[in-house]
Amino acid sequence: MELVNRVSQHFLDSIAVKQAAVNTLSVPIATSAERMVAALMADGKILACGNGGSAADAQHFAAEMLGRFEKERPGLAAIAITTDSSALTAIANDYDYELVFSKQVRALGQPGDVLLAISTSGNSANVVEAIHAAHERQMTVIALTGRDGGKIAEILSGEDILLNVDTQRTARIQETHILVIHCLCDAIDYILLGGE
Ligand SMILES: O=C(CO)[C@@H](O)[C@H](O)[C@H](O)[C@H](O)COP(=O)(O)O
Ligand SMILES: [Zn+2]
Repeated sequence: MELVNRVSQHFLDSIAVKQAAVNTLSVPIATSAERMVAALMADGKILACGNGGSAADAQHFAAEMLGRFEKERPGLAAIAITTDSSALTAIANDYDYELVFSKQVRALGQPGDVLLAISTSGNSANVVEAIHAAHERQMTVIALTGRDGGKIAEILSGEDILLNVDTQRTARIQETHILVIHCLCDAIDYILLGGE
């Protein structure tokens, strides 16, 4: 029973974090989707990055853009820069792990593109470097963070959008991040295709 209560508590805690985010995140998520669509309609693309579970989230987002979310549509230009083990190991080995995303952003990013930067602490150095690189490339940054937003919240420009999940526990932040990602996918499809 103790174990069952523990499991139940995870559900209740996750629901509470998401409930609190309804008011803080709905407007900036909608704005983020509009910015992403504007970039895609101008022949731009979305680059996505993060570490660990957030790397998985970056890949999850890119897969739903490139393939599909819930509706049939042409693929949309998104690349998770967390997946090429040759590029990642070469950059980490020859330079520094801090540069694994920023080198790719500088190589692939164009003005008007979007960087989806994901970090639960807001402090991962390679994500921070990717944001600096995106600014150099005149890209918009949409940052998915947690806790107090960390360093990422401090370095965003006025044009960027911070989607911060204001809670301490990494798992709860990640669970809300994946909800945000699905909201973005749904909003992008709604803007492009209309519907219910
Ligand atoms: O998924 C988890 C924990 O739930 C881990 O893999 C977690 O993503 C990793 O520790 C990351 O390195 C944490 O980085 P960040 O979210 O603070 O940027
Ligand atoms: Zn996790």
